[in-house]
Amino acid sequence: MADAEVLRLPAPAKLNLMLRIVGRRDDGYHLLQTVFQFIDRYDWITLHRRTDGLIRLLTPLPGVPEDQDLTVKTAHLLRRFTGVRYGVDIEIEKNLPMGGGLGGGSSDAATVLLGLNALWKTHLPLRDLMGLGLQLGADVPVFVNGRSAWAEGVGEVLAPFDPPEPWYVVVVPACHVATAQIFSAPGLTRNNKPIKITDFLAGQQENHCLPVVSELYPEVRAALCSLGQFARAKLTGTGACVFAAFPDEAGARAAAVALESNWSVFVARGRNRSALHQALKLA
Ligand SMILES: C[C@](O)(CO)[C@H](O)COP(=O)(O)OP(=O)(O)OC[C@H]1O[C@@H](n2ccc(N)nc2=O)[C@H](O)[C@@H]1O
Ligand SMILES: Nc1ncnc2c1ncn2[C@@H]1O[C@H](COP(=O)(O)OP(=O)(O)OP(=O)(O)O)[C@@H](O)[C@H]1O
Repeated sequence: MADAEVLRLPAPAKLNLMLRIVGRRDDGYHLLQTVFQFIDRYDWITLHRRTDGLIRLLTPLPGVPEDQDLTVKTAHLLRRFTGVRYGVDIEIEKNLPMGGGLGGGSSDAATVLLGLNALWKTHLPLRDLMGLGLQLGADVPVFVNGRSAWAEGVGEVLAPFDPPEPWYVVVVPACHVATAQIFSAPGLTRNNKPIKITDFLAGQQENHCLPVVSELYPEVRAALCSLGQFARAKLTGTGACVFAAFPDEAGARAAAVALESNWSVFVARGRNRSALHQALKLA
């Protein structure tokens, strides 16, 4: 990998195992407490190094102009920050639903940051890459850091935390939730009491976005109800996806089979180390 010209790397999804809103900053961003865990479901990003400095996306996503795609923005940001003269052709194999609360766009951005840092031989430390990532989105630093985490601030103050790694059933409702719409909703509660990790482990695992998302998106409400027949069903991030944990693969697959006639659904394993870090031998 030392002088590779092409890299194909995974961009894993995340789940928010709980999400508390405990305040709001002057710039409007919300102060959160959340637990991030990765799952073994990925987008795949291929990076072809160019010597002429051009940055191109070979696989534009429906509805996302090329210059707005987070992978393209990331490559430009790293090029500006380092002054490197290389460019890149980017290919995205999209498996993660957009606007699903699985962090797909943020994870794609983190994969481009770490991948180009190797391919362009810029060798920035993870700390600098996390700082750059935060300029792209509140969820990017955890993907750059590559460890499951207890997170505070706007999601960027990360403390390592290894929850159990169960099997999950994830239901993907046929709607996209815009994160900004949920965070600007008048009905959102913004002054909830902060909790400790011990409270989380004792079962305090609510998502404070859930009441607003359920009200605005009946599909999400129905998905929670269907999945809730099998296990405690939760919302990830601001949705739209909902998930539930199962102690073993057989239980998860049985629930998924029962749900799949009515829902788009997949089974994935919780992972406390990012597959991206494993692929780059950082883990
Ligand atoms: C809800 C989470 O998915 C939990 O993991 C994330 O905090 C969202 O992270 P993200 O998608 O990377 O969010 P960003 O792209 O930074 O922000 C999208 C919009 O959501 C709102 N936003 C986001 C994060 C946050 N802590 N407070 C906010 O108010 C802001 O209005 C922002 O304009
Ligand atoms: N490479 C990308 N992949 C996905 N979405 C992108 C990308 N680049 C830009 N976007 C834009 O970002 C929006 C949010 O995408 P994403 O899939 O990350 O949502 P999400 O899973 O709800 O994220 P989060 O959990 O971080 O809120 C998309 O609707 C799209 O307009």
